[in-house]
Amino acid sequence: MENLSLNNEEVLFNNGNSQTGKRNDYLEWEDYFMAVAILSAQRSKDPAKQVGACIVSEDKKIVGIGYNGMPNGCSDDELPWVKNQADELDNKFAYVCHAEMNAIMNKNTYDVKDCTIYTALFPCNECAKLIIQSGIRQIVYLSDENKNKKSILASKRMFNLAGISYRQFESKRSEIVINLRQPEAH
Ligand SMILES: O=c1[nH]c(=O)n([C@H]2C[C@H](O)[C@@H](COP(=O)(O)O)O2)cc1CO
Ligand SMILES: [Zn+2]
Repeated sequence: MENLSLNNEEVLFNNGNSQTGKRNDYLEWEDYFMAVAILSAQRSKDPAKQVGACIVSEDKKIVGIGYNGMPNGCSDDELPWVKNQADELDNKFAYVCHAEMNAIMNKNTYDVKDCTIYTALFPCNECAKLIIQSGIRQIVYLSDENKNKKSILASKRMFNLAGISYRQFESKRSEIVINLRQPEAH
């Protein structure tokens, strides 16, 4: 309502629609969903890699969010976060739950059939199995940095066989700034 007091030219400049005053720099759906995944990754305690995932239904509702972390009830101060120990039991990989797994397990709907998962990293083969079995049909990923790893090749093999589509995220934006301070009073 505030903008209706501006003249038409100002309204057009600020909002792109001189008739209704609607803003035009609002977040696109895809940017919104990927940003939720990336924000969620900031909750991860993993010093080397923070991964987030966001599951979205066909009608564009967020139905699950997750990040990589230790299983519920397992203190993340007691399990290891390192990956360079000789004994497998002293490395994080034996324990950490991946972001995609957590997003699926945290779902707030009966199932995630026909949903899309937005994820910061291309899913590993273990998550690929979960994704396929859960009924998710589409993957939008930010980074393909592990693309030459066997685990990712196995994921793609399974996705191709199961008819699950995957594509890399693209956006006109390079960043979204979140201001946690109170806006200045006008
Ligand atoms: O798809 C994934 N999703 C996911 O949450 N992860 C997590 C597990 C580990 O905490 C971390 C990988 O650690 P690192 O980069 O040190 O190998 O990222 C790793 C992958 C690998 O593709
Ligand atoms: Zn995984």
